Amino acid sequence: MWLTEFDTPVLPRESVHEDARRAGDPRGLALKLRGVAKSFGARHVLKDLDLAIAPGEFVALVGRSGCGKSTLLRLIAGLDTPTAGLVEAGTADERRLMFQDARLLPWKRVVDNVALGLAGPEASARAMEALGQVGLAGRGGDWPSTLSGGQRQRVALARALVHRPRLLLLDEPLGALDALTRLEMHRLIEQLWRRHGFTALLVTHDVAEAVALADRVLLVDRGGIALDAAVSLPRPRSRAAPGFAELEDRVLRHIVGHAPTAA
Ligand SMILES: Nc1ncnc2c1ncn2[C@@H]1O[C@H](COP(=O)(O)OP(=O)(O)OP(=O)(O)O)[C@@H](O)[C@H]1O
Repeated sequence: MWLTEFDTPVLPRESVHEDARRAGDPRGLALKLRGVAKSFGARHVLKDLDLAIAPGEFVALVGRSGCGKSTLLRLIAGLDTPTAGLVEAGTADERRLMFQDARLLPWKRVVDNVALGLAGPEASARAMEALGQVGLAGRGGDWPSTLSGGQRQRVALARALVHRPRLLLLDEPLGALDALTRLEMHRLIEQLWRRHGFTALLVTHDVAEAVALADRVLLVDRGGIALDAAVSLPRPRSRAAPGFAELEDRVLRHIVGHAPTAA
């Protein structure tokens, strides 16, 4: 059984994350975007976009290819600046990014990849702890080339977690993985989110993935947020659960119903 490793919840349902949210003192970062526009020359990708995300929320961005999801994520990550408007998303230290490609340094062992950017005598111990949290305890001494694609993405996740981010930005992190590995990663990301209480923003092409993981699914279209769908299904979510397919279908219909953004 490939899912058993992550089948047991790390925490009971009353997680630290939910306690923190209730207490109004979450570790997650609040995001606020007001009147945000982004153009590349004459190509107006985002137009007057407003968005508020509460601390500790898990939000997914979906939409047609080229609609501006990654552009929006990059603005929030501070990797690019808006043409107009305001982006409030904490400091660079509070944010971490994960991409489709794990971007590991092949000449460094796994533990040293995770410890990159950490200083002090505890760096290795913290990296090993983070590797344990992603199910890779014992692989720290290995070379990245000896890992599977899914394991590399786990290392990338550990490399983000080791900095104890308040905001985790995920740009199609599971896009290159097979279906079963994706399901394992969904479970893992959800458990880590519940345990650590960070705010999560996931860009994905996979509407089912968005519904499985997010509190809110946002559809980016025509330069703005065309749909903001709350997902209140109990966690961990099964695609067979009542309401799952209906919500997935609703979001898909919205995507199909909107014309492609002018490219
Ligand atoms: N640096 C850039 N220079 C010029 N155009 C850009 C740049 N970055 C993005 N674009 C354009 O902005 C639009 C939105 O791109 P973006 O990557 O945000 O879309 P996306 O929704 O993430 O797409 P996909 O789902 O295919 O990854 C596209 O038309 C793209 O060509």
